[in-house]
Amino acid sequence: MITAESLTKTYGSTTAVDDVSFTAEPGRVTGFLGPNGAGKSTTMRMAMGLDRPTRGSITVNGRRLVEHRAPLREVGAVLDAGATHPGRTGRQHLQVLAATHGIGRRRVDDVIELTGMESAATKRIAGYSLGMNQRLGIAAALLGDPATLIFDEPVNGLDPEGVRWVRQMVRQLAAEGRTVFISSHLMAEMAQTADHLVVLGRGRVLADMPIQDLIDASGEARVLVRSQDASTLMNALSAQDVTLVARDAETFEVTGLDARTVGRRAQEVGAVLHELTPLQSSLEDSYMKLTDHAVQYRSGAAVADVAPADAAAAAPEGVR
Ligand SMILES: Nc1ncnc2c1ncn2[C@@H]1O[C@H](COP(=O)(O)OP(=O)(O)OP(=O)(O)O)[C@@H](O)[C@H]1O
Repeated sequence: MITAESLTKTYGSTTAVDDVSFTAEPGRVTGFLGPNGAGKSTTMRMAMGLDRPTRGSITVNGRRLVEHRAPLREVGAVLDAGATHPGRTGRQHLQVLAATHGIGRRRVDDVIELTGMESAATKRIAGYSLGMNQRLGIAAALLGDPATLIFDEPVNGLDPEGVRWVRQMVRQLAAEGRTVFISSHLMAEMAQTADHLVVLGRGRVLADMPIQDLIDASGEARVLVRSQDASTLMNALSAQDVTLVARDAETFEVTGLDARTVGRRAQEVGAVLHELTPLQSSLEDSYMKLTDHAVQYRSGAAVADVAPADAAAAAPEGVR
């Protein structure tokens, strides 16, 4: 379990992480999303004890990492896949790491097998592809058999096969009951990988909720309607906050009303319906809306630290 409480980090006049609180729980994949510079890497570095918080705390299983006697057995991290000695083989790299942390050689064989590195393990790291480097990073993170794993952008630059492999590995690690905390820019990838999301924008938590709730809450209601009386119904639905887009003579899409409201209105005006289908917003849509809102309310210096009343009132539970 990872717990951040009022975590804050400033570098000179830059506030990289601003009063951030969240929990990444065991048995699930917690996705850590946010635009460039949102503060994801800084948060992860503080979790690993590589940077000190200016205020607040981030703990792994209730303690700061430096307070654990055997940190590698508590948490494994892939923060920078390139941080290896290129002249060594993958197996040598893992053996050195294991030896310096009192971990037996058998575990090195185990993690090589777990990450499918058998054939590459005897080759020099200098010749590794990006995907093989990523596997080596994950193998190193798993050496201490830790209950908590932190992966910073683990699929960046990987080919589709590599992306799929990381996704399956991450899901499996959570299924084993581990805490998996993973950052990414890739919304579609997170939608397939994470159970829960923490979204950062300019150092602040914008949302902290199950992935499905984020899609439901932030996505605007959209409904596909097919009716032989399409133009009558479109006239009846027309309002200031409603967008109507015709697809053909009988079919149109409504944004801003839910299916129940459209159905009731159709009955009132006597329009015969052939289809009434709620359309799900994609995670990408929800994410863009959330981060866009953050940028807007931060752009005015006078309201920099105050969420506007209408945004606060409209925010669903978990969206801050
Ligand atoms: N060592 C540092 N010194 C000064 N500023 C820093 C330092 N590390 C990070 N920052 C600043 O803190 C902010 C957050 O950076 P961070 O790398 O944590 O964001 P990120 O969400 O990981 O972004 P990206 O996805 O681009 O890696 C940025 O404005 C960055 O320039």
